Amino acid sequence: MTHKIAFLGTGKIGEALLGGMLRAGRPPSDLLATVRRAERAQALRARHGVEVVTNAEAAKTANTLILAVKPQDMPALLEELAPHTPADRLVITAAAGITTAFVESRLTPGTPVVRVMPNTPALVDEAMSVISGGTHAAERHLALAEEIFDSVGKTMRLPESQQDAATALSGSGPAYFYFLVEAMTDAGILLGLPRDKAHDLIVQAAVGASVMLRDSGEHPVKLREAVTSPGGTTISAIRELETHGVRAALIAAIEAAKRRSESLSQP
Ligand SMILES: NC(=O)C1=CN([C@@H]2O[C@H](COP(=O)(O)OP(=O)(O)OC[C@H]3O[C@@H](n4cnc5c(N)ncnc54)[C@H](O)[C@@H]3O)[C@@H](O)[C@H]2O)C=CC1
Ligand SMILES: O=C(O)[C@@H]1CCC=N1
Repeated sequence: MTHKIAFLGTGKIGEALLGGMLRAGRPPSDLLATVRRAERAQALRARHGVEVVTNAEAAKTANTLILAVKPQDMPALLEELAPHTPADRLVITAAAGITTAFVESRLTPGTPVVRVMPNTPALVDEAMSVISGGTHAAERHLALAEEIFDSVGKTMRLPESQQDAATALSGSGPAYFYFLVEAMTDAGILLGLPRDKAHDLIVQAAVGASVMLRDSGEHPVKLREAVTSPGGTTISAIRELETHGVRAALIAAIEAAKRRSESLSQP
């Protein structure tokens, strides 16, 4: 029997995940999407060939429901879903800060809920999806969530107590790298390089550094030391980064993201 997966709230992350699942070989007929606006429904049908239905139809038809609305829209969505969602559905919530307890308390008692924090590199099959089970999530539910999210990159299981930290580091993580690239491009402009050349230089430095971080097995400090020649250019830059508190700023920024994630389940 086919296992149908529905995306409830198919915005940026929902569409990134849906596209990845299609690339991984799931037929469009196994996927359903829900949206708020008719133009969005039309665009999803045209781009991916998936059926767009109402939230109630998705809950009645699909075996797994992936909730991908904004945290602020989650209470209204759960209220709408509750009367139509039998307790044998696997409910996966991908919203920042929304706990499995928050979802469980609004659905039929006993419903298995899994919390997953993916990130947008799902668009290029390089996501990291952090997975935690709720009260009624058995090993088979976690394995199913892993199988679904493996199709868009890597997965990692963590206890739910660490999900807000994972959201701050990994869910939001790509944004920090884009921010760094923006700032470095500005530096290139200041130094007189054309914007497109500066961009290409930085992106290739980022790709090269990422592959070395992933594949060399070396500690980041070792990799940085190998770039930092005595009396050279890199150490002049590092001194400025330390003087301007960039390390402390990153730690404070990520701590703020975690606090924001924690606050999103509060009424
Ligand atoms: N953008 C990202 O990098 C990541 C986002 N998330 C989480 O995913 C969720 C969605 O984020 P985005 O995709 O960035 O936002 P988005 O605004 O692009 O997508 C949300 C979509 O849900 C739709 N929607 C809202 N209420 C609905 C309802 N009742 N029925 C049907 N559709 C409804 C909206 O029209 C919108 O298209 C958030 O909870 C966020 O925390 C998680 C990981 C990464
Ligand atoms: O900024 C946000 O709230 C979402 C969750 C993680 C990435 N984007």
